[in-house]
Amino acid sequence: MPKGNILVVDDNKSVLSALEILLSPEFDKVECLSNPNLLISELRKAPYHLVLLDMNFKAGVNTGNEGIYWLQQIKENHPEISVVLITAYGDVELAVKALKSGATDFVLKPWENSKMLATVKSAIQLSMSRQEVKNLKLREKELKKVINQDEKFIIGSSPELMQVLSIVRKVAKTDTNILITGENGTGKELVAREIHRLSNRSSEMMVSVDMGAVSESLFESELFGHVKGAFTDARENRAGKFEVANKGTLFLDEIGNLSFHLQAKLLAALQNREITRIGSNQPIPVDIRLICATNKNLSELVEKGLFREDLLYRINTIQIEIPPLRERGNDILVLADFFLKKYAYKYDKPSLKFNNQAQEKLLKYNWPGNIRELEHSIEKAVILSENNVLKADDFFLRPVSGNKTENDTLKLEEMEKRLIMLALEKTPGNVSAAADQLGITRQTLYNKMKKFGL
Ligand SMILES: Nc1ncnc2c1ncn2[C@@H]1O[C@H](COP(=O)(O)OP(=O)(O)OP(=O)(O)O)[C@@H](O)[C@H]1O
Repeated sequence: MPKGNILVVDDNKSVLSALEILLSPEFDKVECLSNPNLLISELRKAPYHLVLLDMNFKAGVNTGNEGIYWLQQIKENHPEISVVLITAYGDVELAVKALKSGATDFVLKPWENSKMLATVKSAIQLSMSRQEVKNLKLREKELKKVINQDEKFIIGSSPELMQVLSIVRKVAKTDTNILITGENGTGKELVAREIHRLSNRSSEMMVSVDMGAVSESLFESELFGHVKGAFTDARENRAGKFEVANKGTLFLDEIGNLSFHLQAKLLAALQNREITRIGSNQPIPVDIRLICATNKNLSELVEKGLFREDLLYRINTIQIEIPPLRERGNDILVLADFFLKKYAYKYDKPSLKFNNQAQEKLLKYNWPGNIRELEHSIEKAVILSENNVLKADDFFLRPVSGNKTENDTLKLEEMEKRLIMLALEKTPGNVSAAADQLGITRQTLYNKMKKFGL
């Protein structure tokens, strides 16, 4: 445990040596200065915890002003260092003035050794705590930077995406509640992060809560926190996400999954701008910007009595609908190129390229899982690729159910092609046997092989 570093500043040499003798055995470092003009440069040289400072330096002057001047200099340059003032004049007014200017304590000459030691120890303790708080704040700031780091870019230039981004830019600086809707994997969270990044709250945290992943019983404590003993597992006080997001942005994903009972709690928190930890009756004010996201139609849930209408009105001051990937035209290829570069680099296959058929296949598919599915498909294809070209066959896209569309036809053809390839593999060189297996004539099989370029 460090015991602390002390700088003693007094123009009286006998005071300096008396303090050096008293303090040196008790602390890590005791440095003495008789000239206060060297004080600030000395503080830059080593990490001090305490300055023991004389109030009057010039002979015959005892207004204490020089001591106050140096005290202010220390506090301005090193606010975490404690300053204890020493004076022979027991002037209460001067003591009050010094304390108001930031002195930690005041000692009268001649001092009692035990009292001096006790004062010095507690002043050093205070300085160490201040230093710890300062370090923690710095760490917190760094952590916030890392957490908010925008390493994910919004890729695309389609008019549909541009429209979304134009709304994002308009609303980001305001504090309005925003509801982001859209299918899974369309980039709702990415857009929420962009709003936070462009907002006046960007130096604070964006805290995300996935309502789909939090169980009903844990949800309340997750969002509002609890005090020790509030329930069996509450072994210590814990802040909820609302408190952690204070001054920043709270992102509630899958808001449509919130139970009716908890919707009321959320509404109350939003209306009152305060929360109460479970087990406490002390309301805590919170200042958050709320962004919610859902892939459900909340108006339909309201009609079915599953979502509170008043909560919907509170969270959807601005609604941003993110278009599905299949409606973003060429963005599919722009994103595909982006993910290809990313994974080609990751898996050390730098010269991988799509051929035209592969691009066509990606363009025609209807991407029910949107950008997330596109990214995964490309990662898989990159991993499995055996040469420098990614072909249509390298993408195993899942069949889509529902009404038959152009894309579904493509899927059916894809499946047909795969079945044919499988049959041909099982009966090498024997087209008749493959046709038998498939339940079609030899000629039909030839026609299909031609069509699929097999
Ligand atoms: N325009 C884009 N450019 C680059 N990456 C994107 C884009 N849109 C989405 N992504 C990426 O796709 C993935 C899914 O995005 P995100 O999680 O934001 O979607 P979501 O709509 O919130 O999904 P869910 O509804 O499943 O929660 C993420 O890895 C995200 O970085």
